[in-house]
Amino acid sequence: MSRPVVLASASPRRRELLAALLDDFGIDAADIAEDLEGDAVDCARQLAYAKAEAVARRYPAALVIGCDTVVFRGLRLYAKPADTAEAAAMLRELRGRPHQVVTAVAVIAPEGAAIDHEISTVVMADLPDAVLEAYAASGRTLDKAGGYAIQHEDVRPVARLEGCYCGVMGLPLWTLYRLLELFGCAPRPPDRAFERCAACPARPRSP
Ligand SMILES: Cc1cn([C@H]2C[C@H](O)[C@@H](COP(=O)(O)OP(=O)(O)OP(=O)(O)O)O2)c(=O)[nH]c1=O
Repeated sequence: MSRPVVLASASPRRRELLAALLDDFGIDAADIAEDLEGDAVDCARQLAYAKAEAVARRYPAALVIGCDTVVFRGLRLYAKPADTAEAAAMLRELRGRPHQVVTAVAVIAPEGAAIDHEISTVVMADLPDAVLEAYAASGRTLDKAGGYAIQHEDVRPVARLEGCYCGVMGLPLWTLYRLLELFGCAPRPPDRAFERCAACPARPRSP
């Protein structure tokens, strides 16, 4: 069954990733203030839901998807850096260290809502000072939680990943695949588009 789907996001990464599951969906960004305080997973889940809810008011007949990604290390939470100086400070704190990335996904439908999340462990590469400073100063990471992007292949800020690559990138596809199935959608399995999804620990085990 095909149902109207709207992605409540301004993120080009999320748009690109969702296209692995669905051919047809609308996009309408939610304008939600992102103040991070308290537990990282709670923050990500609340923000994902708030984004979906804000947009669902405009599309009462659709399935609306909201997402939020938070990088964290213990009690320290990292959202998107406010400027390049903060991006450099985040990179210096995370450099060479293991930390977690949580992405929550909420789906709101006319008949109800569901939310789930995926947590991955990342070890950031031990970037040399000059590389770190140039990476931050480039401004490429201002729209990335934690001030880096796993997909920046030229810099390779991630030395090791345990978890879900696309979850770190902003949309855990197997997690969303299961949520969409719950609501009667028939998404494509993500490993048809992305080879990485075949080896993802979030992939459902075959019976
Ligand atoms: C850690 C990491 C984050 N990111 C991105 C994913 C998200 O777009 C962003 C985290 O910010 P979010 O606030 O989750 O999302 P957003 O503001 O980009 O988009 P929207 O709220 O409109 O959906 O960081 C990467 O692209 N790669 C990474 O390795």
